[in-house]
Amino acid sequence: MGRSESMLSFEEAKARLETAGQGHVLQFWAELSAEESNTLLEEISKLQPEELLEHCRAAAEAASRHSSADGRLDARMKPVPPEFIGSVRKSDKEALQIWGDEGLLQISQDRVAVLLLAGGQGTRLGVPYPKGMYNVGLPSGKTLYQIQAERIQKVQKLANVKHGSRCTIPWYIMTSEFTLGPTERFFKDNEYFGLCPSNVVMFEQRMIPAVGFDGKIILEKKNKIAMAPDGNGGLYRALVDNKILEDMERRGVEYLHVYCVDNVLVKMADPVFIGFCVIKGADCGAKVVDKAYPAEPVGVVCLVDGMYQVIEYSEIQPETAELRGPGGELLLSAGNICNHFFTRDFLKDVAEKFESQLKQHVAIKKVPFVDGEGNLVKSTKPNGIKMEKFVFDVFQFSKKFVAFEVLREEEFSPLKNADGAPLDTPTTARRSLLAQHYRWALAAGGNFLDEQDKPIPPKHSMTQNEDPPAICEISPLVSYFGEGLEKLLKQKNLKSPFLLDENEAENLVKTT
Ligand SMILES: CC(=O)N[C@H]1[C@@H](OP(=O)(O)O)O[C@H](CO)[C@@H](O)[C@@H]1O
Repeated sequence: MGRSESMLSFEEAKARLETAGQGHVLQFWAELSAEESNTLLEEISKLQPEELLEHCRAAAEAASRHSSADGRLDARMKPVPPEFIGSVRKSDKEALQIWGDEGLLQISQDRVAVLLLAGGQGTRLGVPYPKGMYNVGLPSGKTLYQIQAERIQKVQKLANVKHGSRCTIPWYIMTSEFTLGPTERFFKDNEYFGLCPSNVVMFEQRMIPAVGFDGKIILEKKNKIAMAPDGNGGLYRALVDNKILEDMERRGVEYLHVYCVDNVLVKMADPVFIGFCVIKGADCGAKVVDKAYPAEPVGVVCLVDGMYQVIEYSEIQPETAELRGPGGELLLSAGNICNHFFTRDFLKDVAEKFESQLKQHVAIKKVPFVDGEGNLVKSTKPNGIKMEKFVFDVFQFSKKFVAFEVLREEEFSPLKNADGAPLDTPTTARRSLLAQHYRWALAAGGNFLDEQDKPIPPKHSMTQNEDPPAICEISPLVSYFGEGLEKLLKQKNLKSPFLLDENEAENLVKTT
């Protein structure tokens, strides 16, 4: 919470904490080594006094309000009328082509950047490292970060080939105290996956203290406050703290594709989405998919009192999520896939004028703490409040918002849970990507053979839980959305498992 240049003395820290009713943070001071006390002072120095007071007060109040029905928006939620949703499914080829062309044009002129929200801890997935470093078990062994980096390279290339440019899509990566160090190291160790390091800009979002139901900061060690990132809506403060908007301006970036790290099918800087938003004159946009089932853990894009808003899955009542229209269809079905479009001007407006109005969302969590004797206690029931801002809470400030419906099987398969869970696991992510590449290869005219060179009969439709009959992985460096495969695969026999990387593509060209 906040940045303070210099470290406080013990007396200053004590005074600051006491003013905010948080004197207990220093209760173990006498027992700390010099090093330990320094760490604690450093942490306290980062807390800004007025914000601290307000934060603890708001958290305690939020906790008392949390279980009551006040503040729920369910009764005021209305679906976005279908005519206000752009749609890949319902648009003809020509329209998609026009949008895609516009997107590539903007990319070729260096006006587009991507911004990744990667400050989360991946608690549900249960790994101790940033989610982007996860390898879902593809034949290539690529991690989410590598797949994303290669998609950036490919879409730059598509724009260059079309427009004779040498463009750059800068990659802004918002990390947190948990993820910055390992993410930086991972990129360095992997030579930025072929991207130029100066075009990968990492910055850190703020951390804020977790607070008990009594409004007191929780200590997770004798010398450590339990801190958590301020939610993906911490983006707007982090843009200012780290002068990122200035960096974008210097580079001439006008349009941002903002996304969260865990979707294995994410289309980086998707030209079709960018082009659609630009042509519609939007300052803010969101990709949506048709919700798969009422309790699916995705936010819902809807109207609340005539304003666009996302109601998060954790804040909607099950009865509301289950509402159906006359044909049996889900009424509130525009599922948020955390892929947003913003103009730089809009981000600047939000950062300068609206940030302080963003809603604080309350999460009641189990937070490990030290008791009065200094013993670590792993709470068995929720004991702490974490306050978070959400990236989509700025939609209401938009002058022209657009929603854009995309196909789930082409664009959305998030990695949320560890294997063993029924959905959104490494297995389902891997399956979605391999199924997509299998479909692309079939559409391009490829024939699959098994290990004994026997033809594998093609399967043109598969359910979500079904593995494709042949294994096919196509490097993003070869194809971004299935384009350019016909000249490589038409009437070719492809032995499963088939890995189409750049070398294999060259070989295939030679044998044509
Ligand atoms: C605050 C926020 O952005 N929440 C998003 C985000 O939620 P997670 O809690 O990270 O799974 O990703 C979901 C899509 O994977 C989206 O539906 C939801 O609205």
